[in-house]
Amino acid sequence: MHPILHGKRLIAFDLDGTLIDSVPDLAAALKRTLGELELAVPDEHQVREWVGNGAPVLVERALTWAAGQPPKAHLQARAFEGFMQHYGAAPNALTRLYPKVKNALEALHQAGFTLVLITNKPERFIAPILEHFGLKDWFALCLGGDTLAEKKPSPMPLLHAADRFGFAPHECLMVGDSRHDIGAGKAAGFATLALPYGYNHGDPIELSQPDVLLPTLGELYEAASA
Ligand SMILES: O=C(O)COP(=O)(O)O
Ligand SMILES: [Mg+2]
Repeated sequence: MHPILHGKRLIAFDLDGTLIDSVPDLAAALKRTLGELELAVPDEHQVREWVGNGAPVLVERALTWAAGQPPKAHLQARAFEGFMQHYGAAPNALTRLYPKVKNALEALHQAGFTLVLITNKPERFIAPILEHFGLKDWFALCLGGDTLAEKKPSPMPLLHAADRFGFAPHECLMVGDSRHDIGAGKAAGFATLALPYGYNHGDPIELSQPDVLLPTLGELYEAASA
């Protein structure tokens, strides 16, 4: 077993950039939204660097890029509504699971870990995506960016999850792709595990100094079944 799993009872997973490559669908929804507002349309590569702080900030970053200045409240509200509608209509059209995700979740669940999902994505999108990929049953709890008063990098959702199942922070591990996951994990007193293939605003995740960096979830899966 990988040393990071020793003494752990709960594993909290990030969603976007950790379990799923969701940027193609996020970018498609943003493109439609900005196109309808007759603004410049970003490419997928640009959108990849904007993901991580939830949907309102994603929309705000896109509008700021398109108009060269932060959006006024009414434009932000209109664009946010459009984005939520377009993304909600097709959250799984182009989204793909990263390698070994299913095997890892299954193995960790069978090894007795409590698995929870803590994403900054709006809560309403979580179930349709997890159901589409057949992942929903592995998670004992799912928290979105708008479920509680604070989202990652706040430790609040992580501490909420630990408390719900009666585990101390040192019995918990946060697994994610961005500085917000590692920051929230450290602030909560969780151990932290980073994956390098997701979205971290263009920076290497090593800069956040996670306890462990693994190339894919396959290594955690092998650790769980070993
Ligand atoms: O919606 C976002 O901005 C990022 O979502 P995540 O927390 O699952 O990476
Ligand atoms: Mg992420």
